[in-house]
Amino acid sequence: MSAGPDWSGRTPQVRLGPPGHGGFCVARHEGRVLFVRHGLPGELVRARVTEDRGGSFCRAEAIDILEASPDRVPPNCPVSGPGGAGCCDFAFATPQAQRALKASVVREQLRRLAHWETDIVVEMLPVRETGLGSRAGGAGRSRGPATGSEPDAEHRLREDATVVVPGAEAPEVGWRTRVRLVVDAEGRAGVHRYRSSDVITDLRCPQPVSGAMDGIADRAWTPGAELVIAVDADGLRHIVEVAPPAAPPRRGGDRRATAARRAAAHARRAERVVSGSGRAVQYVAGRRWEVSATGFWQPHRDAAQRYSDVVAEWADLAPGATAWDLYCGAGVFAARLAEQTGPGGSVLGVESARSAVADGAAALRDLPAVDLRSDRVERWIAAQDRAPEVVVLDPPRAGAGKQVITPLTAAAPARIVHIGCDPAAFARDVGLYREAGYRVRELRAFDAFPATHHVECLALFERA
Ligand SMILES: C[S@@+](CC[C@H](N)C(=O)[O-])C[C@H]1O[C@@H](n2cnc3c(N)ncnc32)[C@H](O)[C@@H]1O
Repeated sequence: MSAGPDWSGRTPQVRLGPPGHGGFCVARHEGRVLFVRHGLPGELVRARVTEDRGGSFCRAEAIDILEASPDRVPPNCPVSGPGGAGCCDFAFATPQAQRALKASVVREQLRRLAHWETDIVVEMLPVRETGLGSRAGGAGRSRGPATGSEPDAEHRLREDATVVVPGAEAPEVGWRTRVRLVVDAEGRAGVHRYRSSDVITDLRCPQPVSGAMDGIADRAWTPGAELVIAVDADGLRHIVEVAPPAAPPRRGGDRRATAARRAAAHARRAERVVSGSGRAVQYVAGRRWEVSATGFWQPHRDAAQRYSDVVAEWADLAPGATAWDLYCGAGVFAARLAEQTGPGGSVLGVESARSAVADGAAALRDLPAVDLRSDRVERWIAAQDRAPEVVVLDPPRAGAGKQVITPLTAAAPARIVHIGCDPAAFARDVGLYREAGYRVRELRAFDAFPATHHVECLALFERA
């Protein structure tokens, strides 16, 4: 701990070192570490300290670039610069440089947390021009029938079909099909300022697919609510307003007060469909899903298709085989696994969100091998006594952890496909597999969140 004065507001001149996990570069000044946002490795910057909690490091942001990196470009997100939102961490770096930064972070996390030195290439996802009114979707998918509700004039499908540009550089804009906004006390939609509860009502972040944000700033929303905007693969926009959380119960440090606050935070909130049907149509590998617009779907328009292709290639199940799809959502991977096992196989999917299980069961009803269950993975896995041949798991950002990986590896499946969007949690989980006697046979990383510090990693493990 630093016993010295609070550095908040200081503006030291520093040379930026390597990127750290979380969208910043590491610098040193007078014996302390600074985590500096809005800069690139090697740059000389004047940094303003934004947070000093007295520990070994301070948070800062680069406010003057004194010597710029050759990887620097004019930022394409006007909302996320110094003092701005946390949406885009690297909107001022070339796409190639962004991928190199992410590769460096994944490599470092694997070295530190999994004690494994390896080289990483972060791959771009295919370029595809999609957006409101375009008929977007996965490669080779079939076009689905109309949704239950007719699109209005603003949202009617246009005839400009998806354009795939082979070999082109990944777009750093217009990739996000799901957006979650907050509503301020005046009823304006926006995003949080970085590490703050302030709401910034400038909606010009370039991540959403084209048309997703049209008209959102012109309307008054319910103060304290959240807005979910989903542009589905048929080009229909769904806007759902999620009611403000119930007033938090009384303050206090005792266990009952803490439990009551936690229950209030997780309580179901009313949803009001403002536009579209609230049921998003998605396609992966020619199969059609209809899922809740507020439920989970991979946000990058091409991610579900790409990951499911990798999962199918690595799983390589024989007819009649058994597999698990843990944290299965609506069963995107379960579908690919069941196509391989055929009706004589068994694919068990486990997912905590009941609505996702129901949506998945409906989409996969023609696959008799599939059985999707609503449960918590850590509870479900502890009750299993038979090992499948292949396990696919795609946990939330915090990773699977010991509670899941210990019983999973004890069951000794021949192959495990693990997917993780947080490099630190992913690296921790890789370390657990390695300790349990599995080795990494394949590792791929995808730039599924351009301009942000997030990166999706997929690994195939085999028993050593
Ligand atoms: C990253 S998503 C993956 C979903 C799915 N594989 C897909 O690609 O669409 C993680 C999923 O895990 C679910 N989940 C989170 N914690 C869970 C738990 N403890 N047990 C079961 N499911 C959980 C979430 O509801 C979410 O659907």
